Amino acid sequence: LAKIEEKEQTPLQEALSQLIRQLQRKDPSAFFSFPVTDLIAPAYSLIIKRPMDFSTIKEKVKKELYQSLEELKLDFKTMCENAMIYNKPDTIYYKAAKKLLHSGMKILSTERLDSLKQSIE
Ligand SMILES: COc1ccc(OC)c(-c2cc(C(C)=O)n3cccnc23)c1
Repeated sequence: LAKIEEKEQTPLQEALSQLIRQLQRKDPSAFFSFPVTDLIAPAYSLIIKRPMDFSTIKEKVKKELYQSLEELKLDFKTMCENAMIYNKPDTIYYKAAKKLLHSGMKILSTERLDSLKQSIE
């Protein structure tokens, strides 16, 4: 079998991957690891217009679809906000999303991203 060539990650992809690893550690239940399906969440695809999850985010990094660290922050916020739209406040998913969003905003703080940006340039 021809060896499958692994592509080197760009500095931006490296920084993005490191941030995603830090963010995923804040989702120990893995509720945000994969896309939410209509099977586990009735009518999800009718209610949530911009679904997002960590596997989709990692796929976007691999396809070099992020041109900045801020774009990751936007997708992360969408992912958490989707869960706070679809799920009622008294659910484990809503509470997990609120907690994840809070910890994620520290990991993706402007100061943190600015200093990371310095190291990429
Ligand atoms: C109970 O185990 C799992 C496993 C994977 C999940 O999403 C990938 C979810 C899940 C994740 C969510 C979210 C994030 O809204 N969700 C909403 C309703 C019902 N289930 C979920 C739950």
